[in-house]
Amino acid sequence: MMMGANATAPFYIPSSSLLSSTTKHHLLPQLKTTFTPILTNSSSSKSYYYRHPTIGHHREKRKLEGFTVRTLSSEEEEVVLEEQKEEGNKQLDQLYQRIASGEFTVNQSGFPYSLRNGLSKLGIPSEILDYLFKWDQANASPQIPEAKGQISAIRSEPFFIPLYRLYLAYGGIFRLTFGPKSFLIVSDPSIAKHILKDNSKAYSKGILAEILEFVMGKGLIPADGDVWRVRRRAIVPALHQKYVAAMISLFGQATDRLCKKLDAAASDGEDVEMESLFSRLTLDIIGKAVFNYDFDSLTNDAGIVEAVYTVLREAEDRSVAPIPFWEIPIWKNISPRQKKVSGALKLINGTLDDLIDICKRMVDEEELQFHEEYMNEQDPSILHFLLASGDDVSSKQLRDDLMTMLIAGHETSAAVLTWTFYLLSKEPIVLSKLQDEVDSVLGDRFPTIEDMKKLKYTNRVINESMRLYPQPPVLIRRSLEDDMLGKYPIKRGEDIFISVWNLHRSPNLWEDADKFNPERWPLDGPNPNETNQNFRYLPFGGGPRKCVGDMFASYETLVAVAMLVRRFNFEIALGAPPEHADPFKGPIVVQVQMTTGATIHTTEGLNMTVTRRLKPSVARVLEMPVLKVDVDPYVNLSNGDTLLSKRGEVSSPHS
Ligand code: HEM
Repeated sequence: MMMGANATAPFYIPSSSLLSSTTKHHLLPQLKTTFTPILTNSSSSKSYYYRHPTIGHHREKRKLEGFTVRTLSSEEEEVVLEEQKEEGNKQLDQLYQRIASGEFTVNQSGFPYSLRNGLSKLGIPSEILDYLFKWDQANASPQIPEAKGQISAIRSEPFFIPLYRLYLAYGGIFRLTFGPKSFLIVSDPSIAKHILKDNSKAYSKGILAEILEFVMGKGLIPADGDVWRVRRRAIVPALHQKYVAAMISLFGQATDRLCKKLDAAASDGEDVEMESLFSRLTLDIIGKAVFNYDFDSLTNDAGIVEAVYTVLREAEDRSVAPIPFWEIPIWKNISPRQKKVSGALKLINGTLDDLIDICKRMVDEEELQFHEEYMNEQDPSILHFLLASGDDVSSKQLRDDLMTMLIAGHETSAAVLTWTFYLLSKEPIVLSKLQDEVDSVLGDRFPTIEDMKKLKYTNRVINESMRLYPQPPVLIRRSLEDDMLGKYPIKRGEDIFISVWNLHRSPNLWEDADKFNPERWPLDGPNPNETNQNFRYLPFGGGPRKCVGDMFASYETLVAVAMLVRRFNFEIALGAPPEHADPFKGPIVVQVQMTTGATIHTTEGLNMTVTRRLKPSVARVLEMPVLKVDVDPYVNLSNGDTLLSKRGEVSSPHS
C-alpha cells in the first residue's frame, strides 16, 4: 500500500458546526475506525482532529465526502500537540492534587500522630510541631510511604500503569492498600537487588505460587525452598551450550514455517495478526525443545493447542483477578469455564504422561553414555536430558516442570517478539538499519550459532524492546522473615511487587526513558544484563531465581527477528485499533493498547500489513544497463506479482 505525500500529517475536521450532533453521533464511531482521533473535543476549540497514515489513499478520502477535510499546517499541528501536552499535564496535576489532598494516603495512627494532627489543625506552624515531636520522630522507624485506592482504579487499565504514576509520586518503595489487601511496590534498583539477590533466601514466590498451583504444581517457577533447589540443580544443566546451539536450527525451521505463512498473506494482500502468530511460533518451538512434541500450532488449532491456550488464559486471568473465585468449592463444579479448564488440564497432563513414557522407552533402548553436554541427536529435548541423567523424580514433579517450562518459555518470547515488531513499525530507520545488518550477516542462509554474536544491532533492538516492554512487567515475592528494605523495616509475610516496568522506564535511571532507542546500548559494549546495569535492567530477573532460559530465549528471538525482517517489511495495518493520546505522556501517541496477564498483551492484536522486501543488491543490478534486455521487469505474472518482485524477493532460506 502506497503512502500519501502527507503520510503522517494529521487531518482536521473543522468545528462541530459542520457536523450536527446527530450526524456526529452516527458518523464519529465510523470515522473513528477509519480516522483515528488524536484528540477529541479539545477544550479550547471544540474540534476533532484525526490522524491517519494512509489518508492519501483514495478509498479513505471518499469516506469523508461532504465534510471539509484538510491537512493541518505544521503550526496547527504544533498547537494540537501542545494541547495534547497540556491535557496530559492537567491530568497529571489532578493526580498530584488528589495525592496531596490525602485521598490515597492512609492516615497514620497513634496518639502522637493524632495530637500533632490536632495541633496542626489549630494552626500551630509545622516548624514548631517538628521541634515538639522530635522525640517521637527519633524513636519511630521511618514509615514506608503509603497509598490506598479503589481496586476499580487499577482494573480499568493494565495494573502496572497506575503503579508507574504512583511511583513518580511516592518513590522507589511504597505501600499500596486496597481494602484488606496490601502490597509493597518496589521500583528502586538497590532494593530490587537486595530482594532478588543479596537476601533472596528471605523471600518466596508468595501469591504467584498460589495462583499458578493449579497448572504448574511445584514446578520451577512457583516452587520454593528445597523443592526449588533440587529441581533447579537438575534442570539448569539440561540447557547447556551444545543444546542451545542445536536449538538454533529448530528456531530457524519454525520461523521459516511462519515466513511461508506470511508469504501467502503478502501475496493475497491480507493483513496478519502477528501477536497470535508469534504465540504459535513460540509454542511450536517450546514444545519441541522441552519434550519433543510438535504442536504444529501454526497450522493446527484444535485439541491440545486449544487446551494449552485455555489453561494459559486461565493462569493469566487468575493472576489479575481481584478475588480468588476459583477457590469457591461449588464454583469449580458448576462454572462452565472452570469445567473447560479442568478438561484442558486433563488433556495436557495425559499428553505429557504419554510423552514421558515414550521418552523413557527411548532412553531404555539407548546405549547411553551420559556426560555434561549429553544430547540425543534425534530428540535433543530437555525431557530426554533429564531422563537420561537419571533424574530421580516423581512423574508428577517432572510433569510440573515440563508444564512450567512450556508456559515460561512460550508467552514471554511471544510477547517480546510482538512488542519488538510494534516498536519497529514505529521506527522505520531502526528497521532499515536492522535489515542492513541482517542482509550482510546472513544473506539467504539459515542463522547459525556463529551468527548470534555477529547480529549485534539486532540484539540491541531486542535488548531495547525488553527494556520498554519487560515480560513479565512485575516480579512477585513474599517476605519469609522480618527484613530491612533500604531504610525501612518490614515484617514477615509482606507481599511485594518489584515493578520491572518502573525500573525500566524510570526518568531517574534512564535518559529519554520512554524512547525506543537501541543506540543507547553501544554495539561494542557488553550485552546489557542485571549485573552490568546494577539492577536497573532486569529482562530475565536476577539472583538465584534468574530465568534458566535466558540464552535460549535470546537466540530464539534473534533468529526470529532476523529471518522475518530479512524477508518482509512490516507496517501497522489499515483499520488497526485507533491511536490514543496518552495523557500522561504528552504528545506521545500509543497506537496499540496494552493489557496484562502474566505478560503484556495487546488489547486487540497486532494487525500488520506484511510486504515482501526487495533485496538491495537486486535493486542495484536493475539500475544497470543490463536492463536493456527484452524482459520487462514489471511484466505481470499470472499470480499478480511482477517479475521485479519475483526476482527481488528474498528467497526462502536453505541450510
Ligand atoms: C524472552 C523470553 C523470556 C523472558 C523475558 C523470561 C523472563 C523470565 C524472568 C523475568 C524470570 C524471573 C522470574 C522471577 O524472578 O520471579 C524467569 C524465570 C524463569 N524462566 Fe524465563 N523468560 C523467558 C524465556 C524462558 C524460556 C525459553 C524458558 C525455558 C526454556 C524459561 C524458563 C524459566 C524458568 C524455569 C524460570 C524460573 C527459574 C527459577 O525460579 O529458578 N524462560 N524468566
